[in-house]
Amino acid sequence: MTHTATSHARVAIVGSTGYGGVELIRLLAAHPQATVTSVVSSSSAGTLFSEGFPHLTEIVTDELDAVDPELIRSKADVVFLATPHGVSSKLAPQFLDAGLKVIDLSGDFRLKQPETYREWYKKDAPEQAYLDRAVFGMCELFGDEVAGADFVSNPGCFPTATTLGLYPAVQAGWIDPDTIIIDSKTGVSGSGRGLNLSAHFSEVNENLKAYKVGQHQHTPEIEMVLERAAGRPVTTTFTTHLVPMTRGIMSTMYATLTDKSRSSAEFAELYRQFYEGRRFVRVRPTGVYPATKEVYGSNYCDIGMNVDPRTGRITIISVIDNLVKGAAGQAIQNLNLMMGWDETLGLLFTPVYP
Ligand SMILES: NC(=O)C1=CN([C@@H]2O[C@H](COP(=O)(O)OP(=O)(O)OC[C@H]3O[C@@H](n4cnc5c(N)ncnc54)[C@H](OP(=O)(O)O)[C@@H]3O)[C@@H](O)[C@H]2O)C=CC1
Ligand SMILES: CC(=O)N[C@@H](CCC(=O)OP(=O)(O)O)C(=O)O
Repeated sequence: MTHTATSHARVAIVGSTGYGGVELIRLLAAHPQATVTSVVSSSSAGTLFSEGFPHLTEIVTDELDAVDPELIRSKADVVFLATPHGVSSKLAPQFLDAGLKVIDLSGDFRLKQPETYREWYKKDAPEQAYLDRAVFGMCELFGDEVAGADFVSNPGCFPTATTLGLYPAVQAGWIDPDTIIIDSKTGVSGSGRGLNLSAHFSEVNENLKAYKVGQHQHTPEIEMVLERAAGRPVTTTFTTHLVPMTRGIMSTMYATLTDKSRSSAEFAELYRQFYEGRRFVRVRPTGVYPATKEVYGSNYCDIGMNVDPRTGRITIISVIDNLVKGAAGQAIQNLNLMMGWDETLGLLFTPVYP
């Protein structure tokens, strides 16, 4: 595809009042080549954005726009859809048809087979033509496919942490893909800003619970990526847990080595070479394992690993901030790639610590 880089983008955010939307606003405020020109709401159009979000006083001075593709086309070149599953599937075609570039944060366009989407999301799938048109934007793995695209489907939060942690070892044939077990934990902001009982303080505080066991909608997305690494279909066991923190995902992955003589140091070197030049993936030295706080508020994915010669298995630990690398940060990384810009533009900030 031929592609000419433009130096600036006017950006609209649909779902701007949700956690993903507000995080996009925070990150884009510091982006040197993108400006948010429209914040959009289906329920509060005409009200002042900062009334609902006082921390953005004097930062976002606009009123919320209605979900009107023609209006938004007059103000913006690119639209981020930070909208729920089942909403993006209806909105994305309208915005594409109006001539906007679209980056969708939902799961609606990630899976390419409509029947797989229906099975895991329990919703009607988007039209096949739009599923085919949406480029799956896992930047460090398939970023080359994003350059010049007009429609990007941003990966899920768990698939981002998980597949960045597994891909190099699966692709190299160093672990047996049929033995992979993924144990993931997430902070509560992963379930969005809307009220729901399972995110209620008293349900989450001092609690740890598994959810969607055997049914998580990210399972086929993880398997889709691992299939590309393995060159054949892969099935995995994937379990998610809700932990009492606001942000953060940790995926702890277990797999059997194909050659039991390989060491932790050899794996770490494989990963370092694989991610060489990719600023947002940091591979830890052997014996050092990442914690969610070490990527808090940042676009980093940090990975550590340990080979246990006793069992012949590896443990891989991968952490991200679900709202940044797992959502808004990777979406902006995709914007950068789409526009032909350096993928790190506006994203090289340090994690918040402590
Ligand atoms: N939270 C996270 O960590 C991650 C989220 N995602 C995905 O990103 C998307 C947004 O998630 P998140 O921000 O957490 O969700 P929220 O529930 O916090 O926000 C979603 C927003 O969508 C808007 N919305 C709802 N219905 C419609 C509609 N019919 N038309 C237009 N807008 C609508 C709402 O705003 P209003 O009423 O003002 O229109 C709402 O604020 C989801 O698809 C989610 O799965 C992906 C990765 C991680
Ligand atoms: C805590 C919590 O409920 N997390 C959500 C994360 C999914 C998400 O945010 O949506 P995407 O599918 O678009 O990535 C979940 O597990 O379903």
